[in-house]
Amino acid sequence: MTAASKETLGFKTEVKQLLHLMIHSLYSNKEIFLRELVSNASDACDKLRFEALKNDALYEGNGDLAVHIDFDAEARTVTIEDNGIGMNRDDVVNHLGTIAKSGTAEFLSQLSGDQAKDSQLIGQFGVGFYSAFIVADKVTVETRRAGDAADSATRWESAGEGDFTLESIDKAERGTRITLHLKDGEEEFADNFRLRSLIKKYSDHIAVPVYLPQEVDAEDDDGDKKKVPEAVNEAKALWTCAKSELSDDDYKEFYKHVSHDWNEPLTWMHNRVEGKLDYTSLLYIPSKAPFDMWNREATRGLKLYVQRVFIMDDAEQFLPMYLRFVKGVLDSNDLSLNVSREILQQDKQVDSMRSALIKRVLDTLTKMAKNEPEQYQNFWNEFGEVVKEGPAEDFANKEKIAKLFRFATTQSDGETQSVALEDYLARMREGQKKIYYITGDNHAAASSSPHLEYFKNKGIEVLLLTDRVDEWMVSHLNEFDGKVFQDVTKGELDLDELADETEKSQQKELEESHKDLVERLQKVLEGQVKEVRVTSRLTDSPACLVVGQYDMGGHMRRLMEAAGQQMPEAEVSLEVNPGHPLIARLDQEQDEDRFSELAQVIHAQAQLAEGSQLKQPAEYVAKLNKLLLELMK
Ligand SMILES: Nc1ncnc2c1ncn2[C@@H]1O[C@H](COP(=O)(O)OP(=O)(O)OP(=O)(O)O)[C@@H](O)[C@H]1O
Repeated sequence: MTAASKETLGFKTEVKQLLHLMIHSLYSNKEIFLRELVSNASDACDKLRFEALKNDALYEGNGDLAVHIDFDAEARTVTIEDNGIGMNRDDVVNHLGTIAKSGTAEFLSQLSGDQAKDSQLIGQFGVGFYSAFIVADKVTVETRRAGDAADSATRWESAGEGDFTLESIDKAERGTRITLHLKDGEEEFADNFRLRSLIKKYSDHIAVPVYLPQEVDAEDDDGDKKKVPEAVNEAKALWTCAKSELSDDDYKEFYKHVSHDWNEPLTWMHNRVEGKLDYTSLLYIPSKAPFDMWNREATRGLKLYVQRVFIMDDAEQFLPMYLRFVKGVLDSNDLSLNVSREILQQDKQVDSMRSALIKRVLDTLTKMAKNEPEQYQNFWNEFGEVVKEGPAEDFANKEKIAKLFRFATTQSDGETQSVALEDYLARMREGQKKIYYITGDNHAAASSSPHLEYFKNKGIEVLLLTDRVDEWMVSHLNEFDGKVFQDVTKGELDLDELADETEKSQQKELEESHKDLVERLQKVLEGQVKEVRVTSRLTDSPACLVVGQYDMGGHMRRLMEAAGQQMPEAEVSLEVNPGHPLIARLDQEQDEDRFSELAQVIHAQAQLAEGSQLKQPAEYVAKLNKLLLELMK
């Protein structure tokens, strides 16, 4: 090998940042490097087995796939070697010099410098190969892609700082050998007992055997104790084992292997189905939302196996978008080994499996909500916003999904979304036929809206909807248990349903006695509001804005505008509260200029209370200041 074939390349900036972080924040969990590297080795064996379905020659005469771990206490090294798919030079540069995940920059920008918080975030990001640098100050990767010539292998070497070197080498066996040159103080890992217990702990149920050399009662050629490789793990894919053989810890470790998540799963579902369809599924619900849950390009889906042969990662067709946080494995005996993503999209059996998996997840969540409300609350806090996409995407399960929803309401405690629609129905006032809600940019804005005054007085509960998806969700859900959803800021207040006879006649009287005021206001606010009305929906506020029953609410409008959508002018009405001293005072104002100024201020305040921005805030401030000065005279 000539020296010229060795080149030095720089890591991409995000790799440098990630490495630095990983080394500093994951130090107290350093042993996980072994799980990550063995996980990658096992994935590499899975990939080879898959490619060899079409090209048996890739086995190069050896189809016994395995991972071998070895160590040298004197040299302070640990090696992890697999005979899986291996990498060519381009693969090495692409996989071990960059981070290909979408949203990486966004992830890095969320990091705070606080080690505990950051290690949690890195856990959600997935640690992977670079975790080797937590314990090693130099890592050597020697690898040859299956099917490539022995002299076209690659050696990658790096101290985990700014750069890495690449050189061409000869490697007789296909696959990847990773040598960790342990840092000072990390010698504990170059030890048979330590490695053995880590493999048992982290990699017992991956499908390939993991070997460690074991001394036997014989001598080798040099007269030293002879060592032979001994399989340390069960090497039986976890989902193929009977539930009774598995402990919770087994399931939890396997979750970390399939998901690359650092946290424990919230719960799991392991089912073997035999009948019209024949498959095994092992689905996990994570306890923490991944960093890229809102990234449209983020990978999602299950690991798909056919008759225990790995076929693909991220098979998306088995679960809908609103359950995109579910992780796990699906092993089908019906699908063909040649199945591709395109075929999956049109396959009837896939549709049936998908329906069954959705049902399983929804049933599990329903049970959790009933039997373990605290755990369910944790789930909802993490994933509720995603589940709210359900009614739009999965009409058939609309009712079931809606039962899982939790909301903050005018009667619940703080911002936590904890009230189920069934609880709401149980608390409905006699004669109440609708489910009332209000949308807002945040909890404080929604819960202090003037529109709620009437409902608070009447003791009618109102849902406080502040997630971006809410208005869209409600428009698809439409009703629950026969009760329609009604936005309290839309349309005229439906007194027929809520008020008694006295209130109704009072409202009529108010309208009669304030005809004049309404006309004057209408004139002054011409072009700014569609209509002015007197209302009994307010008690503490002088006025509020109301949009038409079928028009878009202010919250949704702001979201659309923020997303760059051109929105037509909204048609809003102003409702005034004649019982409020300001409105009473306004009614008596004889000076038309002053009347107009006061009316403009009241209109602007109604806009502010609703969470809107004023078109001419400076004009409002000037008018308000003028009034204040007059007060101080
Ligand atoms: N032993 C190996 N054999 C072949 N390819 C490997 C091996 N180890 C890593 N790779 C390649 O390097 C890529 C990056 O590995 P890394 O562990 O950083 O991320 P990952 O496994 O894709 O995802 P995660 O961050 O979730 O672990 C892998 O996707 C794979 O293509």
